[in-house]
Amino acid sequence: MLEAKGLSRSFGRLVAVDQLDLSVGRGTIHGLIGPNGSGKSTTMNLISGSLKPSAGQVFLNDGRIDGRHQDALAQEGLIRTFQLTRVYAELTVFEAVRLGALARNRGTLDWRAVLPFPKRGPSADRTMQAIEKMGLGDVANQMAGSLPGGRQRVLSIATALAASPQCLLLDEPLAGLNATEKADVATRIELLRDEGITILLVEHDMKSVMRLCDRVTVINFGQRIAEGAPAEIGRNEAVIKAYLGEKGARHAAG
Ligand SMILES: Nc1ncnc2c1ncn2[C@@H]1O[C@H](COP(=O)(O)OP(=O)(O)OP(=O)(O)O)[C@@H](O)[C@H]1O
Repeated sequence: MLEAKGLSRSFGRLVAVDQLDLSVGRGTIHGLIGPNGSGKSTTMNLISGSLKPSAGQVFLNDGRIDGRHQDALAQEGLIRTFQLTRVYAELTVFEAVRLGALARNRGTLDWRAVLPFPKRGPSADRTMQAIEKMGLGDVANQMAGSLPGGRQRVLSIATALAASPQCLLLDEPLAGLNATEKADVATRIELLRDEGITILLVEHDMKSVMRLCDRVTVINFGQRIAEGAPAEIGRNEAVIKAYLGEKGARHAAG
């Protein structure tokens, strides 16, 4: 479904992503994890079209997509969660989610390009469906900026959902949330998977990664060091070393 082959990106002499192979199966939640600075965000930027690779290829449904603009990728159904923070204050939940639906129709993810809102149309139906699915029906007419942190995160997922993604890239969806909010957002993400949406997830919260992901790829210094089911990854020696350092790994091993 989503595949990277030999994906590389350098910044000057620093190789941030180094010959990375990644294969995300259709309708699965795939975790991309690694220590700080290991190249996760750069990988997401390369896949979502906001950065061009130095080498390698990215495929969506067997078609090559590397180097293509993120608006073009959105049209093909590859969506990265929207960063709407700045506009939230002036929009209701319904309007914020509608941005996703309109963005897909108009072939751009730039919210400025979809304003002012048309009164009716198919995007309004898709908006309501996404709102209901993400459990935001009771706050549809509230100002988006007034929602607590966890629901704002769900709102950004609802906005992406309204754009009818085949494949969704989620960048630390649980960061900064309390335990109850994390559980709520995680449940919503599982719901998307149950709808058949393919999800690539970068997340630091290991407990949630282990609970949510069908498969996990671990990177360190831009290179893949392990890939497998969460349980296998949890006991992989190279992974433990990467996270704890050599000394910590020996200590953990007893
Ligand atoms: N635009 C850039 N210019 C120069 N160096 C960069 C740039 N973006 C990332 N890097 C470097 O590339 C490496 C990988 O960074 P990246 O942000 O992809 O890691 P990460 O795994 O997402 O880190 P974190 O978990 O801390 O968010 C780091 O050494 C970082 O300093």
